[in-house]
Amino acid sequence: MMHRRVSVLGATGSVGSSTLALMDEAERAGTARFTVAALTGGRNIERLAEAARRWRPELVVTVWPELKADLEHALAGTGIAVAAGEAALIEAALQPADWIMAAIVGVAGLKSTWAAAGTGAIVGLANKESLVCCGPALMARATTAGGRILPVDSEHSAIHQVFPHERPEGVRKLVLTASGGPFRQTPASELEHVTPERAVAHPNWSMGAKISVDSATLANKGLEMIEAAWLFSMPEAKIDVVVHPESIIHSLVECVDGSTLAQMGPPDMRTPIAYALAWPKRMPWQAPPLDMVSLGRLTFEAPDTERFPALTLARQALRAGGAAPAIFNAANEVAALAFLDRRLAFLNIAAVIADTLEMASASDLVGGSGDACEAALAVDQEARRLARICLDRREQAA
Ligand SMILES: NC(=O)C1=CN([C@@H]2O[C@H](COP(=O)(O)OP(=O)(O)OC[C@H]3O[C@@H](n4cnc5c(N)ncnc54)[C@H](OP(=O)(O)O)[C@@H]3O)[C@@H](O)[C@H]2O)C=CC1
Ligand SMILES: CC(=O)[C@@H](O)[C@H](O)COP(=O)(O)O
Ligand SMILES: [Mn+2]
Repeated sequence: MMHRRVSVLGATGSVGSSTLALMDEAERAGTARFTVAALTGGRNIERLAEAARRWRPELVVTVWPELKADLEHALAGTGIAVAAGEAALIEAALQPADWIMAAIVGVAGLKSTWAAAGTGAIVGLANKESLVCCGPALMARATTAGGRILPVDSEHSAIHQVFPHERPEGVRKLVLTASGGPFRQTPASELEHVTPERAVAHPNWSMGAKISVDSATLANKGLEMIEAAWLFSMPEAKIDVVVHPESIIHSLVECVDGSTLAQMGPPDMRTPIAYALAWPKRMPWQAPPLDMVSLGRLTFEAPDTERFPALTLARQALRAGGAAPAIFNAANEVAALAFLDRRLAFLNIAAVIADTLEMASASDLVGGSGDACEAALAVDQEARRLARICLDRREQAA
């Protein structure tokens, strides 16, 4: 029976909770056993404490020091070690474990993902922003430490499941599928006025707020293009995107001999999480089967880069290389959060990304000294400063 010693960074979020739910289901079914080294969360103390009571980790961390007392109170009498703050988050990532889920949202997850990658553990990577900002160095760090990064993002999991690693020269193209998001059919004139509530109502997936907005702008697919480039060592020209509104095919690999391989499944993150958790084996869970007859047909269309320019901006950033992907990511995070806070109109998310990339290229933004993680964080900080200037200008013009 599979026995894994696991840590979950971002245990209270959508991916983190699904990971723990899968582990719970497998233990109850008697198909796997898990020991939990560390759990981390943010503001959702109730959910973090509940997970800690179930899994009895050696360390449980909230990143927010002001919430430490609440967490201690919630776990009083359990004997579970509680800590808080950025340093404690790194401590959690460094707890000995053989599998670590990186499921913090945004570049806030970079330091802990970097720390996890240095331990030699398998890192199940949901936190795509870390890879976008620090890609080749993060991949190399995991390999050097004797571990590896396994994608959890559904598209990259799909590619990992069909990618013929032993013959990388046999691949002509990676094709990422995109649902098109909640505004796939919304006219351009209406996009100006869409609300955060509409933007986070993804047609197929249940996810956290930030990635849901990214799906709505197609910035998510842009981040995923960059993620695919780093994960699979593919140049930008060999990565395509096709809109597939049903989210049944999770991505495709086109080979030089005319074969195209696809991975399919209902849109449920528990499948890519289970794949990474059990790799190189497969773990059973009560996954709903794919009923092809009731699906009837699958449809595809080209992405509309006029209405969703963030996709093109990401492609340009990937092609430019250097600091550009990290700048794209920082500007997107600033703009997407401002949209969620109702301080920025939907269409201005892509506009702020474009303005920031332009301003940053004029100032020739580069990371400071230190390792690749520190350099990426320095770029991120400066890009955020520029993005906030661009944001203020767009807000004032509105
Ligand atoms: N949801 C999905 O289906 C998918 C998600 N992903 C990626 O996975 C990652 C997580 O997404 P998702 O689960 O949806 O996000 P959620 O918003 O649901 O969860 C985010 C997690 O990160 C924690 N967190 C938030 N801010 C910080 C911070 N500053 N420092 C440390 N921890 C923090 C949250 O804690 P708390 O809630 O307690 O405040 C929570 O545990 C993202 O990178 C996303 O792009 C990729 C593919 C699919
Ligand atoms: C589940 C997952 O992997 C998300 O990243 C998903 O891809 C979002 O859907 P979109 O295709 O709409 O971006
Ligand atoms: Mn995805």
